[in-house]
Amino acid sequence: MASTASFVPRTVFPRLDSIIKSYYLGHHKAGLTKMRQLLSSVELIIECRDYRVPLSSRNPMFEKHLIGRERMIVYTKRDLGAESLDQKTRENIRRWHAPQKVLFTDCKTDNDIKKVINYAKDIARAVDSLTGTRMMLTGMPNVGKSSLLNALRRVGMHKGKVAITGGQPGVTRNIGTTVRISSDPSILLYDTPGVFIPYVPNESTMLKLALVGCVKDTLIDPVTLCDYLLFRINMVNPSLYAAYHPPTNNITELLTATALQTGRLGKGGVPDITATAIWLIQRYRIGELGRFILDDVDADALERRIEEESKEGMSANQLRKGVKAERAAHRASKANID
Ligand SMILES: Nc1nc2c(ncn2[C@@H]2O[C@H](COP(=O)(O)OP(=O)(O)OP(=O)(O)O)[C@@H](O)[C@H]2O)c(=O)[nH]1
Repeated sequence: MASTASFVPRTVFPRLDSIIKSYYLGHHKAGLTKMRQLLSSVELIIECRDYRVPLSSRNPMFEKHLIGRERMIVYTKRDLGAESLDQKTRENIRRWHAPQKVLFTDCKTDNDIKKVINYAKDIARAVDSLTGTRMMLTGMPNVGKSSLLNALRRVGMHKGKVAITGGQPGVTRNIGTTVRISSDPSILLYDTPGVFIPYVPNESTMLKLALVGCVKDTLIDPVTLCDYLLFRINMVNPSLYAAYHPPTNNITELLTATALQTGRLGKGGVPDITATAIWLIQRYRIGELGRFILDDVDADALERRIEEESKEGMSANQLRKGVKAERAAHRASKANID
């Protein structure tokens, strides 16, 4: 066992081969089609991204298909990335999107929400519509769209919750009805279902999205996902799990020690490794195992990401084939395991 001072974290995550890279479902595609139909009736797109994965939770499909409308980018859950929310990082992210408006929010902080409302009101006043200005909330699954909608209504209208929120992706399925978030000027907002990327560029992006809850938990083995969390925590601060174990690169050691200490035991008192992995992941998701960003966020990071995407340059057909092949391989490997 290493002390924190002598501990050397892994620099490469070794278990990438088994990671599925697709989660583009029928209702994602249908949701995007409906959003395109609504586009002509909205004046502003409020695109939510999860602050802990500012690059990975960007969906290029929105930029490709929802064009011709002003866009504000709201980085949600800033409280969960608070340790990486320094001035420089914020400036870098703002520069990525200039001249588009960029805001960082915690849905429980009224001051953050007021900034979103004030910007939306400026747009609405400029449009000056007699019937009210319509806007659309978009984003990947589970990034916090409905929570933002509820917060906008709470702050803008002093009214209670209208949209159901939840820790798993796919909670919002309906699209087409609006919610009022301001009466003067009148602003109506469409909530929309989360839309995933058709083909995730690499396995580590998929692991990051799974860690923050953008994909269904059944898609990736919890022990592998927890190992990835350990890999990331070790790069930031291995003492974050000091309550359970000294710094380690061995996920089995950490899970066994944590299971014994927290009483997560199966038959015969055997540590329940899977249940403990799920528990640790949940703790990270609510900010109790560090509040740090998972993506690298330097000044050129977005530009590099877009370049990578254009190099991949896959046609829609190739994408569909890739997704199908991957799903089939995944089903086959699950059948073998079961
Ligand atoms: N700490 C924190 N948690 C948040 C914040 N915003 C949302 N959440 C949590 O994130 C989870 C997902 O939020 P939702 O608002 O349901 O996300 P969504 O994008 O509408 O989800 P789908 O409808 O499934 O696409 C919930 O558990 C929320 O409580 C935030 O600003 N801070």
